[in-house]
This record gives sequence, C-alpha cells and structure tokens, in this order.
Amino acid sequence: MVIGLLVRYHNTRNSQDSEDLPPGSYGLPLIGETIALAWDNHQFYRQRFQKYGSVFKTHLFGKPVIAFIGPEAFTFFLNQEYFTREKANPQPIQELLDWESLPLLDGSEHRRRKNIILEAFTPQAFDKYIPLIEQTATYYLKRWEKLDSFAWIPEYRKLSASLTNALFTGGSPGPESEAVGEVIETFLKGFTSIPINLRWNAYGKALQSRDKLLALIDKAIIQHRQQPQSDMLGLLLTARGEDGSTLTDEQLRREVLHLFFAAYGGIYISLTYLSLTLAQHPEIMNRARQEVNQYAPSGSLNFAQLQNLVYLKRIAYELRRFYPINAATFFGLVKKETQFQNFRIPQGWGAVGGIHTTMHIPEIFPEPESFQPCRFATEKFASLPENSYVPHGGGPRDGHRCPGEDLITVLIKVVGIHLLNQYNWELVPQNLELNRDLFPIPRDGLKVKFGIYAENPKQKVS
Ligand code: HEM
Repeated sequence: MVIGLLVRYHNTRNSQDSEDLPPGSYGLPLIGETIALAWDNHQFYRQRFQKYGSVFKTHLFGKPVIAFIGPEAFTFFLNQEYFTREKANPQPIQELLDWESLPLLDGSEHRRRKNIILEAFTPQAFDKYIPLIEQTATYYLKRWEKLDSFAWIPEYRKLSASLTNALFTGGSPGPESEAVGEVIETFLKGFTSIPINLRWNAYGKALQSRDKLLALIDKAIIQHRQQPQSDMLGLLLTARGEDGSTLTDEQLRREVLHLFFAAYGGIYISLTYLSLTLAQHPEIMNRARQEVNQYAPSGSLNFAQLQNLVYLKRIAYELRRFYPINAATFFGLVKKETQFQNFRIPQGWGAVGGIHTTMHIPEIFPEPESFQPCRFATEKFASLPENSYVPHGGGPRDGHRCPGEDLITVLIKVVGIHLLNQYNWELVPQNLELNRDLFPIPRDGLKVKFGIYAENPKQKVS
C-alpha cells in the first residue's frame, strides 16, 4: 500500500517534470537508480548517455541528480556560479573521508587549501619523489624476477601500498607497508557497501580502517616534525598557499587521508593498464623500448630527463582515456537554478560530470575503442575541445581538477623505464574481461610470465 503510493507519487513527479527537465528516469521510489549505479558505475553512465544524450536526470542516494557528459556539458558543470561541491556528496562518502577535504569543499577555503596542496605537485617536488618511486619499483622488480610467473594486480597493489606509504609516512617497501595496503583496501570497500555502521560489516570495517589510517597519519606528522623528510608529507607540512597560510594539523590529517585513498587506487590501476597494454601491443612496446634506450638507458632519473620521453607520455595519456578508471567526478550541487540546452537545472539537485563516457565520443576521439597513443601528439592534443580529455576532471588546477595528473605521468614513465630497460613479460591464457569494481580490472588478476629482457645489452654475457 505504502509502496503503491510512493510509486504513484514518483511517477506523477516524472510526468509533471518531464516538460522542461532533462530526459531520464527517477527509478524506484526512495532508492531511485542507486542500485544500477552500484552494480556497474561505468555501464550506468554509458547506457544513459546512449539513450538520453549529454544531459540526463536520475535519482541517486536519495536525491535527484543531473549528469553532464561530453565537453560542452562537462564545461557547464564546472561553472562555479551554478554548482558547488560543498556538502554535495552522499553522506557515506563524506563520513568515510572524515567530512572535510578538497573534494568536499568549495569556494575560498577550497582554493586556499588547493594552492597549498599543489605545492607538493611541482617539478621540484617530483624530483624528490622520483628516487622513492625508483626504490620501490626496484624492490618489487627484483621480487618478480624470482617469481617468474604471477598475477600482477595483487603485486601492483603491494607496490602501490609501499609507494603510498613512502610518500605519506616515510615507510619503506615491504611487509609493513603492504599491511597498510590491507587497511586501505578495507577502507575502499566502504565506498561500494551498504552504508550501515556495524562492527562486523563492510561499512563498519571501512570506518575502523579510516580511523587506523588517521592514527597512522597522526604518528607520521609527529615523526616528520622531529625529523624532517623530503616525501610528500614532509612538503605538505611546510607548504604555504598564495596568502602565506599553512594547513593546521587537523586539516592536514584529513587531506592526507584523502590523498592515501586517491594515490593508492591511481597508482596500481595505472601500472596495471600500462603492463596490460604493452603486452597486448608489441609494436607499441618496441617503440617505447627504443625511446627508453635512447633517453634513459641507465642511471637514476630526474624530472627534466623524463621530458624527453614523449612517446611514453602519449601512452600514459591514452591509458587514462582508453580504460574505464573513473566513471564520473565527485558529486556537485546546483546552488542556483539555471538552464542547459533549454532544460531546467533546478536548485538543490545533485549534479555530476561523466568522465569515461566523455572520452569515448567518436566525433572527438575517432575509433574510441582502439588504443592509439598518437592521439596525444602535441598539435592533435592542443586542438581538442576544452574539457574533452578529462580523466582527472576538468577546468583549472586550482578548481577541482585532480592534482595527481602529472604525478601519474611521472610514475608511468619511471616504472615504464625500469620495466622496458630490463624486463619482458607475456600474458598467459586467462580471462582479461574487466570486472565491475569501482575501478574495473581484468578478472583473473593479469597473469604474466615475467623475466629478463634477453636483448638488453647490460644482461648479455660477453
Ligand atoms: C590514474 C590516476 C588518477 C586518476 C584517474 C584521478 C582522477 C581524479 C578525478 C576524476 C578526480 C575528481 C575531479 C572532480 O571531482 O572534478 C580527482 C580528484 C582528486 N585527486 Fe585524483 N586521480 C588519480 C590519481 C591521483 C593521485 C596519485 C593523487 C595524489 C597523490 C590524486 C589526488 C586527488 C585529489 C587531492 C583530488 C581532489 C581535488 C579537488 O577536489 O580539488 N589523484 N582525481
């Protein structure tokens, strides 16, 4: 009876609204289309874009939401006159991130903090991280050499845990950092679980993991004060924004919590796709090897030297266009009623920018389902419409665009150089279909046969 009334109310709203609101469906009463989104977030945006076009309405996490897909719509969604991120995200996301960090803030406080955080993402900062990336990569490469055959994704998760822990707590690669990776994994599961906080369920365990990570960060802040270090936490402790202000410890611990979350996933996903792509495209692998051999055949690396690796950069960009990493941005909120393409965009509704679907529009990226690093040749890239290449979000750096964009390019180049200089790998028979995880990965964990690159002159016995 109650459900019947709700369905009727829901449908009435649908038909009353349909005249000036974007097309789309509110789904089921109360839960809207949340289950479809949780089931497969990439398919959710792809199917609705195909059905309704670049702007559509839906109902997620108890709220009507409008999605914006394609460069024009995405650019519109970034207009801060009409949209804010302040308290715009579903309550569980805010609770898991401890309520207050860059993606959950907006306006002057967001800009102030963003300018401070960006100090840890400069070329000078990258020169401090490159040795950490190299040490971590070398530790795992030696291990893989001995393993010979293995599933790469669990290994890349360990590498990512070690590198994240090195950047934010000063930890070393190995079991202790890998244990932190387990805590991050449990924390991440909270983002796709039913948000009821019980001690034993996924959401409750994710909140406990959040608190463990915060305690780890608190300890690292104290240690870094006693003994300054040149990792990312070390830089953030002293970084100042345009107005000369710094982050308080309370602000810093929450920002670092979000950075842990962002970096861990971003690192293992990027490296997984790098290894998969190079194995699947021998011609791309050969060309990348030649470039590495020419510009970085040996020795420790630095940021200036990495700029010579133009082809590897194109691969790094195409990886983030081609593979389904983020389906959408964080959520925003319509703060002032507006219009887009003659559709009413009501105040108080949620809003979101579609990422992966935007980068698969054939009019902008011809043959979007084929992997083509040459799309990112300088002139071609420069001629793309604004906000059409948006793996890290769009707009200016001091807006909500991800600060990790260039760091991921550096990571892919550094690990790519070490891999291509010394190693070869082949895929073994397996299911490479991507699963439905928040960041989809090959179902069988990317099984490979891994060994020394026989044609490497350094490995040849004279
Ligand atoms: C492949 C790797 C990565 C991808 C695809 C990615 C993508 C994104 C996306 C789509 C957003 C949301 C943009 C929006 O809501 O408009 C974001 C935000 C953010 N990312 Fe990344 N990210 C990656 C790696 C990283 C790394 C390595 C870090 C830091 C070490 C990082 C730090 C952040 C931060 C701090 C934000 C919030 C920015 C803000 O709201 O001002 N990300 N990222």
